Amino acid sequence: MKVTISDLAIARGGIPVLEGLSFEVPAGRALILRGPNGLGKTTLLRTLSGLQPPLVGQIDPGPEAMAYGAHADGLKATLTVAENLTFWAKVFGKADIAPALDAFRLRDLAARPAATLSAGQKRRLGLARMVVTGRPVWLLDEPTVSLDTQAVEWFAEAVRTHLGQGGCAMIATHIDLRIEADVLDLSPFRAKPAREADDFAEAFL
Ligand SMILES: Nc1ncnc2c1ncn2[C@@H]1O[C@H](COP(=O)(O)OP(=O)(O)OP(=O)(O)O)[C@@H](O)[C@H]1O
Repeated sequence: MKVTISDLAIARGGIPVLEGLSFEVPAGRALILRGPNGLGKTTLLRTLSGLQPPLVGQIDPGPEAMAYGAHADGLKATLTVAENLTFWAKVFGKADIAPALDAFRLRDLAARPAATLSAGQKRRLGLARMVVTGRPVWLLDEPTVSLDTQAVEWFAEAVRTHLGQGGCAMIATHIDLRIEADVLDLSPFRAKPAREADDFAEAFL
């Protein structure tokens, strides 16, 4: 599935952060989102996932095609690893959690309550959630936080599998994931400060 973003402008906390964004992510491709802290990468992913509306612009397809892996893992602490995945599989209408368990090597941990997992194990479970959604567009925000080198490779392999099935992915990350991907530096799209704000600041110069 192809994603097309046209003339998008987005804000966080009522303040514009990015504007004039247009790009495409074809089926089977990953796009790495780059830019300094605070630029608006998370805000962009939140907007694409439907958690907040854009200021202007078009996003095609809509949120129903998106699976969002945010900073928080979104786990149910008292449910086991398998129960967490089954819960999300039911939410998204999928039945089989086996591919997700295998992709992130979670079989040995399947009966453990999520609350008892280490940070990296929790992150692996959070990412395994993407697999059970069955959704074609993965939106991933700093997905490798807490992952060791081996787990980063398992994650990269899961992304490659997803792309090979015709999905696509947008990934905000500061590290090299060793996934064949296009790279979009969002810095040129930083929203210009409102004129009134400039005038206000200049009054103190
Ligand atoms: N909950 C919030 N309320 C208001 N403003 C926020 C909130 N979260 C973030 N911001 C601001 O919105 C802007 C964009 O933040 P965002 O998290 O999208 O950046 P980012 O590029 O993902 O940064 P990082 O690389 O640090 O994760 C920043 O100026 C940030 O301070």
